[in-house]
Amino acid sequence: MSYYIGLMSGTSLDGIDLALIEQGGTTRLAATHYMSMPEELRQEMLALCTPGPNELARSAIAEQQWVQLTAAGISVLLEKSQIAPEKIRAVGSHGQTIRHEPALGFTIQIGNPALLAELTGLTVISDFRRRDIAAGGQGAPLVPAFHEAIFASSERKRVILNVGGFSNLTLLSPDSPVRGFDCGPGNVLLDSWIQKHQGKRYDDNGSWAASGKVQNALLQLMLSDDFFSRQGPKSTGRELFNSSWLQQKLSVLPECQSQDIQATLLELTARSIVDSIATESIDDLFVCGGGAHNLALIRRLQALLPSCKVSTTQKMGIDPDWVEAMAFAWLAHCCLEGIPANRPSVTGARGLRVLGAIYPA
Ligand SMILES: Nc1ncnc2c1ncn2[C@@H]1O[C@H](COP(=O)(O)OP(=O)(O)OP(=O)(O)O)[C@@H](O)[C@H]1O
Ligand SMILES: CC(=O)N[C@H]1[C@@H]2OC[C@@H](O2)[C@@H](O)[C@@H]1O[C@H](C)C(=O)O
Repeated sequence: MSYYIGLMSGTSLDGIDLALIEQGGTTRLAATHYMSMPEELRQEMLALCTPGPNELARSAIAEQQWVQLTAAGISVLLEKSQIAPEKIRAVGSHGQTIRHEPALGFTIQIGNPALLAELTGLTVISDFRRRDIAAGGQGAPLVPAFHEAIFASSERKRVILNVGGFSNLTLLSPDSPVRGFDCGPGNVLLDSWIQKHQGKRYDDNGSWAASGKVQNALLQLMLSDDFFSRQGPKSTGRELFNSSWLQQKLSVLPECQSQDIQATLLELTARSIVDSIATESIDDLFVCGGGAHNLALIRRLQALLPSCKVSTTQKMGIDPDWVEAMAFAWLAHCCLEGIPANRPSVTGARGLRVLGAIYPA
């Protein structure tokens, strides 16, 4: 039995998820810890997602702050778990994505793994995405291999849907290779719109969206973006779906109420997911990520997919809030064991590759 820690600092920039797993023949979640991102660091990470002055030095400073925070979080996690640090085989650290441009051959996750190894005395694995991009892939999504390992069924066709800042799904069919891709903006536009109009970080339960009316012209205009009609492999990020993208769509239509725009953004999230699997007959859809708490979204997904059972990964015994962090702990295990963890059928890479760079304790 080995123990690994997974760290996920996702694109919604809400905070850092830490999960400790026990890895034997199966994967078990042993302890968790969540740290919200301090506002100043969050603003700087957000600013670093777009070109700006002195960004090389600024990202090097920001990543050190991120590591200080994360190292403190690992101490708390270990304390909560009552597992001795010597028992931890490695930490899988995703880092913070500040750019994702696979078409230009790069993706950037910051998070100074050398400093994290130094501060924690633990082996750290990071840089999970670049080898896949080097092999011609998208470098994302990477969680499908983990979803396959823990959620696949020999009888049922399942979709595992992660709704974080962006949404991505994994298609698990009993008789064909795993598929997966990013579907579009998960919460990122919903979060920025409610922040702008109500000063809230997110739309709790999707209730503000549920109070508005979907604007069909706006929905169709948004859905006409090329990204949605493209088949996978595909991945996306703030480079495409950001406030300017939304403003550009809004500028060509008559003004409407802000809650109606929130309702339309929620519908965009739901439709971008459902349209991408319209030709599949899915038995079950299991949601994970923060979007699993958005009741209005879950209801819409169920309404749009009447013949499929929509629930969260909790139904299969895995708390939806911890699936991604568990995946990065598992990816660290794969790296140390020399197990290839990209899936060419998902990312489009030329072949299977072992992912990650090792910073020994
Ligand atoms: N109670 C809730 N109601 C509605 N939405 C919620 C709720 N709780 C969390 N969320 C949404 O989930 C988001 C965070 O999700 P998550 O932590 O999965 O994102 P992430 O890991 O940053 O993203 P990614 O998967 O893109 O890397 C929040 O920004 C918010 O929009
Ligand atoms: C470049 C990057 O950080 N992509 C994230 C993001 O968040 C959701 C979606 O976009 C997914 O492609 C990916 O994260 C998950 C963990 C993945 O790689 O599977």
